[in-house]
Amino acid sequence: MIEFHAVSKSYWTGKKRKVILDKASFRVEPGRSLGILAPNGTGKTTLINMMAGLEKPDEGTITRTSRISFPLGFMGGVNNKHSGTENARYIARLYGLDPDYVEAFCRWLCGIEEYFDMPVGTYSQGMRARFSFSLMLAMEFDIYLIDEGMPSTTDVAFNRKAGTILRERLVGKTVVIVSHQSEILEKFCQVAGVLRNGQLYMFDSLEEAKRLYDYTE
Ligand SMILES: Nc1ncnc2c1ncn2[C@@H]1O[C@H](COP(=O)(O)OP(=O)(O)OP(=O)(O)O)[C@@H](O)[C@H]1O
Repeated sequence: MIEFHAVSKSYWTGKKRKVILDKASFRVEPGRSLGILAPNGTGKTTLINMMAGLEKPDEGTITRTSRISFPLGFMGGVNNKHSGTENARYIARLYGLDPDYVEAFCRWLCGIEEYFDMPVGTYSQGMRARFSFSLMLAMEFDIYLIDEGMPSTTDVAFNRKAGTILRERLVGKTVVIVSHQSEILEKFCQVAGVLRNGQLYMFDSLEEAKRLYDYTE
């Protein structure tokens, strides 16, 4: 479970305070995937990062009691000086997983051949995206965090392969997706929210959330 209790977050832009969340309280329950609709620039990435524990709230508390993924596509934990192999094995150990399995799965899925044994700093943008995507899919979590703004790859075959595995991985799992497009949420979400002007409005169905989102967009 992820629980936000009276969480506030804002940034000072040098001119004004940009409010991302204002005393928001909600829960992500296991088995009830959540889709959050939010226009660009309203704080999708910040919200997902707070769920992942990568950013702290200014006020309030965030409680996590499940195995929660890092955001899909996140590269912050990857060391550029180390190879794909070294990073995969190190991250597997951090999460208490089998390094042999994580390395083998990641190597197979990302398909970057000999580059897997070269420093991540030598990878192209697309290779980096494939690597981080594969790394996440190699791991089992209870709740998967997906920011639609994740780097996507232009490799059609990889996208197809990774998309199939992502769907398999997500069966029976809980997903949180933040997006500015409702189509992306339709496949996964049981409950939905709309983030706007620092307020998070929660609904029991995506239909209801869409009505508010489309009305106020
Ligand atoms: N460290 C920071 N300092 C100041 N402003 C920030 C900081 N991080 C984010 N912001 C601002 O907060 C707002 C929300 O940022 P965030 O990246 O979470 O939004 P987003 O909805 O994911 O955006 P996009 O859809 O464009 O990717 C933006 O206006 C951004 O410029």
